[in-house]
Amino acid sequence: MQVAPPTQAAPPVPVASSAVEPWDPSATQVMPGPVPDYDDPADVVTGEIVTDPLDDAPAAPVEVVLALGANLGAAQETLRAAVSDLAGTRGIEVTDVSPLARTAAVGPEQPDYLNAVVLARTTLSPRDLLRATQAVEHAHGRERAERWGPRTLDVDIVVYGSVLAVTDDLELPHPRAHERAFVLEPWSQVDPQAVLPGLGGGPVAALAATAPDRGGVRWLALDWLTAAVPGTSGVPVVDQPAPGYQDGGYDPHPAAPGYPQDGGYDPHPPRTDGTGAVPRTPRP
Ligand SMILES: Nc1ncnc2c1ncn2[C@@H]1O[C@H](COP(=O)(O)OP(=O)(O)OP(=O)(O)O)[C@@H](O)[C@H]1O
Ligand SMILES: Nc1nc2c(c(=O)[nH]1)N=C(CO)CN2
Repeated sequence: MQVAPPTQAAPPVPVASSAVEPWDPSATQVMPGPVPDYDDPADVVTGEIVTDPLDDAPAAPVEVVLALGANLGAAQETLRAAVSDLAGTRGIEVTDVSPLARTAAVGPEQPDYLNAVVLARTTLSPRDLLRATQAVEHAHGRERAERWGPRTLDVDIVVYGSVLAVTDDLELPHPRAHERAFVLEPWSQVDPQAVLPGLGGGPVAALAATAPDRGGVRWLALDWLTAAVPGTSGVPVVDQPAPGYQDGGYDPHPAAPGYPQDGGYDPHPPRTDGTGAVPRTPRP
């Protein structure tokens, strides 16, 4: 193979049109993107960087859904801080935050989780968004040990616009979101009309109602971003039955007394709009 001398400009590489036109993530796409089609392999310069569309910043802000979970340490405080960190990240605008859900752990035996869903708009590429969410995880001491094991903070990208992608490091929508009540239930509470794109997708509220772990959603707290965190170490995530938890059955509006009794907030307010949805959590 001939390698061009350093002074000679590299021959133009044919680029498929989607790599150069402004990317419109609202149009459903299947990744990875097109592979350059070299006419003459002898002209290929080694070391060329080939990107796929998951590295491309969108032409306009894209609506994304992020799922947060924590079950080690001061979980509620961590989730609050994570929402604030995401909102403070350049290229991410947090538009809404779901109620906080206490959920039985799916996977290996471990403490209950606190879960929440963040709706945002981003000008970051999907991979830059992944890097940003991982940076937030790291800032809160996230270590990767056991798969599906306990963690101080997990931030998953549930959807990025309507992009469908399967790559080594990023799958969109998140491949297990469609079967996780701990994602779907808080998401449907903050956006009752939401629809999950892709295979296995559909109306989020309907998916939440049939998800295998739906019985593990113990309660939802509304003003968790603004109310005082009970005690000094955040929400008691471990080893305590949550008030309002009724035999493992899912009831987002249990009649049980509010939690915490002394924290000054009521996680079980009356429904206000007749839809059965819990009113929205104030923005951070
Ligand atoms: N949509 C996505 N959101 C976040 N990470 C993703 C996504 N798709 C693929 N990944 C990859 O998954 C890897 C493992 O992620 P993580 O450690 O959060 O998994 P997990 O939380 O144990 O399991 P799960 O993916 O089932 O939630 C990440 O390093 C990332 O590259
Ligand atoms: N209830 C619940 N279970 C889980 C969660 C989570 O966030 N909530 N995250 C996991 C790994 O992503 C594994 N299991």
